[in-house]
Amino acid sequence: MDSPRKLLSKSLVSARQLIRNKSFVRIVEVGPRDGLQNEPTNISTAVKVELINRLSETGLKTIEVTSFVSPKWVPQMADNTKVFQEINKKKLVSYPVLVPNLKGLEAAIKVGAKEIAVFLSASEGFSKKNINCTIDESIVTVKSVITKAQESNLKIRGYVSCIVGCPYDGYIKPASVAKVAEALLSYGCYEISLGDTIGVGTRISLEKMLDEVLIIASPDKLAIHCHDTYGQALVNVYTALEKGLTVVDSSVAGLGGCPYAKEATGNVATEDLVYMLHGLGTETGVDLNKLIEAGRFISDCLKRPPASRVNNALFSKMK
Ligand SMILES: CC(C)(COP(=O)([O-])OP(=O)([O-])OC[C@H]1O[C@@H](n2cnc3c(N)ncnc32)[C@H](O)[C@@H]1OP(=O)([O-])[O-])[C@@H](O)C(=O)NCCC(=O)NCCSC(=O)C[C@@](C)(O)CC(=O)[O-]
Repeated sequence: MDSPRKLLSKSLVSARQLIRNKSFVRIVEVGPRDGLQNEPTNISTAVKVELINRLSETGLKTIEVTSFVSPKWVPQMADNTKVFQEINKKKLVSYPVLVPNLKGLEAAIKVGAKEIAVFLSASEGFSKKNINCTIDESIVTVKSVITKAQESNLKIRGYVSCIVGCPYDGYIKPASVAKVAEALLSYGCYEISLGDTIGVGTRISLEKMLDEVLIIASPDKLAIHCHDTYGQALVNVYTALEKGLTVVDSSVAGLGGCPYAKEATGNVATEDLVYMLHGLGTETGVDLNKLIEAGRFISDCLKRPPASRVNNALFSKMK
């Protein structure tokens, strides 16, 4: 019988092999929505549009561009209609918008959105703070949004927030995550993005949560969405890849945070993610140089350096 050390080394070899065999990882760029929604100063529509147009030229195939939420709750996204109308839409790129309720859905349909993202929380505390209702109430709302969106033939992506920790409730049980993810899938979401909203996850907590969710969903139905508050995002993404997931959310220049999870910093930076994936021999279809330029553009507009190690390391070498 193999010793524990030998067993561990065998399992690590097979996990690495698994990642090497993944030829393509799809990146969902969430910078223009998740990234900018929390910015305290007003960002002009022109800047948002320019950012999205630049991102569209990088090879990214999915860019979440705005949200149709209440402007009273998230003022930064109040120009949602203008942003959606003014961006150059490339044929092979999807431009989903985040929608919390039927009012948001109606506005998204009116503007011509083809894909929406709905969201639920695995934690009661965050649900109440973020959308002013309990998880059960939000499930009813989201179900009605999905039903209506299906009638309009929209693609529907789902998010589950607070997959390992909540700013109000603390530790979140993996079973709570599986429960809401299962509901979203059963209503018709084509994919569920699992969000570590405040970035507290570690390799072990991510693994435990994923093991539970993978009982109710196959890896091709799941995406991972890691904020980098504690510097664990790339490790947590890697953990998800080992578990067989092939879709990762990220934010150019590491933009982001959530207005109702104050301690959260941005998502894993898209530049850092692409660098890691290309280093693993995994294709993304993304041009890293163009991505770095897009990250510089928005960081210059925000008057701060990018929260991307790769962007900071490579930008000066590109000149
Ligand atoms: C859900 C509500 C609307 C409930 O908010 P409420 O106050 O309970 O709802 P209400 O129905 O009483 O509406 C209040 C006002 O907002 C209006 N309203 C209502 N809905 C809309 C709409 N869709 N679009 C435009 N306006 C809307 C509505 O008409 C009314 O206007 P008034 O009559 O006072 O003039 C609110 O709480 C809300 O908009 N919350 C969104 C908060 C948010 O966007 N958070 C960030 C996104 S989630 C996230 O970032 C996590 C994620 C997805 O990235 C994954 C992760 O990281 O984990």
